[in-house]
Amino acid sequence: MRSKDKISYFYDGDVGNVYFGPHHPMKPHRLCMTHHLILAYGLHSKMEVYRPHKAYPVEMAQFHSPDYVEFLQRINPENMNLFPKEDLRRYNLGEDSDCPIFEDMFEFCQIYAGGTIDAARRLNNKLCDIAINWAGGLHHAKKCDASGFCYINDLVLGILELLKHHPRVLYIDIDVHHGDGVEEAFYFTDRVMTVSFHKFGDGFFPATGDVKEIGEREGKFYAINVPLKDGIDDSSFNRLFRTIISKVVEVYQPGAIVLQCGADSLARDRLGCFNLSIDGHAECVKFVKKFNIPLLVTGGGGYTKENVARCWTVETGILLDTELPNEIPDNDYIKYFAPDFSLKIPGGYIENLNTKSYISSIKVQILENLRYIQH
Ligand SMILES: CN1CC(C(=O)N[C@@H](CCCCCC(O)(O)c2ccon2)c2nc(-c3ccccc3F)c[nH]2)C1
Ligand SMILES: [Zn+2]
Repeated sequence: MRSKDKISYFYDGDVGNVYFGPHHPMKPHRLCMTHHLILAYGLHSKMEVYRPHKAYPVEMAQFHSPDYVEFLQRINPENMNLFPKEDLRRYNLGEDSDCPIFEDMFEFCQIYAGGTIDAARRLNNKLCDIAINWAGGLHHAKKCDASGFCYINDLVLGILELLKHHPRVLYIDIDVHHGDGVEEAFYFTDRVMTVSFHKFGDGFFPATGDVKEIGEREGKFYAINVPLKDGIDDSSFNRLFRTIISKVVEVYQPGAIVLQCGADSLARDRLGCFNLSIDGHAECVKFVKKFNIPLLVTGGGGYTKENVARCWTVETGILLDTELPNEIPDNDYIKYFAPDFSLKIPGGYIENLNTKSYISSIKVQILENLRYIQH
């Protein structure tokens, strides 16, 4: 057994107090629950725990347009009515939208983006093998506008940081929604290979990510999309994941890997439509870790917050090669884990519309495309 991986973990206690609004499904409080569960299992004593720096506007502008960053910095619930409506529309922000303007919104962006940037820097300086930022993974944010609960794309910023030290970076996304912001940012380059597994069809947000979206110009064949139907289960997902990712790592030979672990692909997620168990979801993390390639792990979606906390705690344990007892230890949020107080979650009940022939045809198309690249 290889010596255990050295792990850096980034967390800022303020991130859990942020509130998107009364009817909004995104609840950063899930991050606070995750952190307390990690503490309850004593996992913090096995890794280096850091409070990340707050990303500076100039760091955000490495990807985002300066006018968009400045707008995010200036607007707040008190002054938003002083801004022209078309500015709010232009940046896809505001009332009753996916991307509301809430108290301390910019500080929230600074914290989660700072965590992913710091994680990338620690990996670049070889001060750890794996770096974790569960607050990060906001994969929909675009250069000039917010999208799908995402304002600043921390993943693009972290990948840009890693590209300073690695010729090739692999991005993998297991959120139930297509990782469109990261794919778009690197669609025309072969320096980043993006691989997203997500629900596609029925107009499911963001409605991009068909298997035929493969990148363009220098980036042709360096974007991979695995479009799935409702109800996929552990065995189908894990078989597809291992087949595709092992071939990608073999042919692309990345110097670093970024893994977005959106937990809305779990069974019974409020916005999701898959049937993955936590073990099935975590199996992806275990598989990627085994390549022993510098690894940056982030969160993402996840709307049944007690299951998000369970999932990311189990995955922290896996990254630490530490088995966790199924019985959840006492902690400040123990009541959220009633009545079973178990790390396991009930199975999904959505009919699996992914037939064997559908899965096989997606796999064949992707493996065909991979024959065009060799490093
Ligand atoms: C203009 N129309 C586009 C439409 C739309 O269906 N948006 C998605 C957005 C889903 C975002 C998912 C984010 C994510 O899980 O991928 C994530 C979050 C952080 O990192 N990744 C969505 N919004 C909601 C929603 C929004 C406000 C209130 C209730 C809702 F259900 C559910 N699903 C609205
Ligand atoms: Zn999602």
